[in-house]
Amino acid sequence: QKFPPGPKWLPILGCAYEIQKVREKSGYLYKCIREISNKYSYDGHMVGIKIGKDRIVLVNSYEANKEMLYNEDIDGRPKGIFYQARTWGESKGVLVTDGELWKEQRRFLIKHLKEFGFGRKGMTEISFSEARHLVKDLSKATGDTGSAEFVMHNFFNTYILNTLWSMMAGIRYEPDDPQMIVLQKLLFDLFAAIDMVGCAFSHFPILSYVAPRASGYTYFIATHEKVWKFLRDEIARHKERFHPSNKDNDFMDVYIRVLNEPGEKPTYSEGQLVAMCMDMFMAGTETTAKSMSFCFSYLVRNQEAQQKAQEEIDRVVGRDRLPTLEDKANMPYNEAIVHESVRHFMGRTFGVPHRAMKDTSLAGYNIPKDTMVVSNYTNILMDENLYPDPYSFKPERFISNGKICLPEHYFPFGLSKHRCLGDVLAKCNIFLFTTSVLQKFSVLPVPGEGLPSLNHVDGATPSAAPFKALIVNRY
Ligand code: HEM
Repeated sequence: QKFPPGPKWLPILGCAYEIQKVREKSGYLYKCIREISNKYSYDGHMVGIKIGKDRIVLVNSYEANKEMLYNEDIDGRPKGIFYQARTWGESKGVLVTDGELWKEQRRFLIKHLKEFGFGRKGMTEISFSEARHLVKDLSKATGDTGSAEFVMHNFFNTYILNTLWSMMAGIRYEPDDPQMIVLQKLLFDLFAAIDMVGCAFSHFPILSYVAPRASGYTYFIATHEKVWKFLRDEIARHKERFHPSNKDNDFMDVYIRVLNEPGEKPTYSEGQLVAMCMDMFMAGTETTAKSMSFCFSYLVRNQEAQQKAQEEIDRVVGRDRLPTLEDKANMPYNEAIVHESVRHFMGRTFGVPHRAMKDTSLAGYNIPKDTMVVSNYTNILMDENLYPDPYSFKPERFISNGKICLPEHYFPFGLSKHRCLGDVLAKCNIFLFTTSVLQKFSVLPVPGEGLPSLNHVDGATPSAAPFKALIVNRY
């Protein structure tokens, strides 16, 4: 009773059939949910669906999202095969956990990452250093001819990972590191095959037994096994060289020290360390890299925006040094590019799902215990009334009287207790990487190949469709 309105539920399937039909027609899950919302949600606040075993409420309006994100009864994270198979059938990590474990481990992670610069000056120095590598690598590749073609949709991945990984594990990788290339391809495919709210085997867990391959379960586990191995090998190397009198060089060292100390620490374990690294690896790289994929896909299409960014860079920074984060205060257009890129990314997907931990209510509707409750960012970030011409790339929408002006309804990193813990790093990376590239190079369509497509890759974290660009030296 008083569950949010939505399509009729059939036994076992729920409304999976109707959702699938609309999704096939519209091509993307976010468009499908918009259509379903328009049809069933009378007041615009939310729509309620059921797919297999999962009861899901998609929260559409700004008001209801704010109420939801501040409602402590909805502070849980979903449970079930999809959320636990990634961590050996247990709740581990910080991304999809709740309760004491999440609280204690999130606090520990943030506190100790700060020792290695996270959220502080040290972090901007790491990001600046990666931007320098990026420009150096591009200059080398463009060589004497001064130009070269690049596959762009995943171009920044390794540089982005390096900024996080130097704090987590004290390591940086070269973009052509074969292990990184394999891992990132695996993650890209995995994130394209699942949705923020799950996938076939999570809605119908029986499929993981009767049709493991067809339901995506085999691929899901195989990908995770490779990520676990990669992380466990690095943790093993850290453990080998660990000595209590050594200085801690990164987060893995700090965590291993805690594991070596005597006494009961129920939420700490080596598995938890692996899970946290995996969460940071996935949440930290995929999101920023894909925001940048949209950024450059649009900058290639929109040369006018690119020129405005370059004019500002030339005026404020000049050509004798790389841009720094301190320049941001004087570069509203380039800062606005960061916000517009994140808007295009989050505007095509959903927040990390929450779970009602007890029967509760939201915007006048009943939300029974264990319902999955998800922010539908499309409805806010792509709302024609809030962001006119929403599918265009218009950084100026975030500028008023020459200054950055972020409206209240712009919260792509969430709000309240589960708010993204990497927003400062993400914005710092996008700003420094974008300005450093545009200072030295122009990013053009590849002659004869046309503009990058406006279609994109759907999935838990959407990406611009794979595209190439011609990168040309400006000087
Ligand atoms: C453009 C980049 C990013 C976007 C748009 C983004 C967005 C989000 C959103 C919407 C949430 C969910 C908030 C909620 O559940 O209510 C979230 C959670 C999270 N993000 Fe990010 N994120 C980004 C980058 C990062 C980075 C760089 C890191 C790591 C350094 C990170 C780590 C996390 C973690 C660990 C959580 C779970 C927080 C919790 O439940 O306590 N994210 N992010």
